[in-house]
Amino acid sequence: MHARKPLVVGNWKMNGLKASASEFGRMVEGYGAGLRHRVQLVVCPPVTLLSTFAVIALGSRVGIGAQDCHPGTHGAHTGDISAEMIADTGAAFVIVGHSERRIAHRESDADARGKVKAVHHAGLIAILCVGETAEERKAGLALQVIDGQLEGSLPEGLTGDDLVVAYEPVWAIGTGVTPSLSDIAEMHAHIRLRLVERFGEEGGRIHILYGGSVKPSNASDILAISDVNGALVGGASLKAADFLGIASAYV
Ligand SMILES: O=C(CO)COP(=O)(O)O
Repeated sequence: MHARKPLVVGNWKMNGLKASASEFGRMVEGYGAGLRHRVQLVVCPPVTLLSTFAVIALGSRVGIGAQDCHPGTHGAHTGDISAEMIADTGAAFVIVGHSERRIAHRESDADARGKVKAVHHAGLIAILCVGETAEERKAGLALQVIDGQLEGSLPEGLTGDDLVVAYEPVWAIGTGVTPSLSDIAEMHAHIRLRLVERFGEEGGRIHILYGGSVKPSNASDILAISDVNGALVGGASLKAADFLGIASAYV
């Protein structure tokens, strides 16, 4: 059994301006005692809004996270942001290895590993994304691909307490298509097995989130699957009503 509260994380991707603070404010307001007791909410806005959102979230227990970071601590890396800088804004989480970075920016497992390490050193929690493409699933390689990504992206010295894993099949992201409930269950059970092999008892407590076209209408079915300990939500996390609607699957 999973002892910790489930985790519902919103990934705003490249969306949101200062005016979006009011929508985030509505999420914070809607995170009342009923929800707070049952589920941990986290929102990952673009870096430009991290500090603003961290201030709005103060005292609410809504967590804040970033969507990526550089593996280094500082230096001549124009345009990049370190994990320490993210921590400095008040954020507690960093998404690492999202497929939109793995594919569009050609990031490898080794890149993800360096970033997870940096996040760990900055005292933050990494949300490591893994997921197969449609071709890989069709070829029957989904479990194998996820094994490779997990093995390649987890640095030495990491403890299970500093890690969240998000299973996001690439073909389910932004498409409205989701895997069958049994395929999600199979993959999450498989990831759980690998995490227990790697981290022992701690591996049994690591949150494994499902991501890819999660909406209020499918959230209760997906979030009821064993070893699905929450969701990583893209499009539907931009509107307070939808995001809170997904989290309400736990009420
Ligand atoms: O990539 C995702 C979250 O990181 C999922 O995006 P959608 O919820 O828009 O499919």
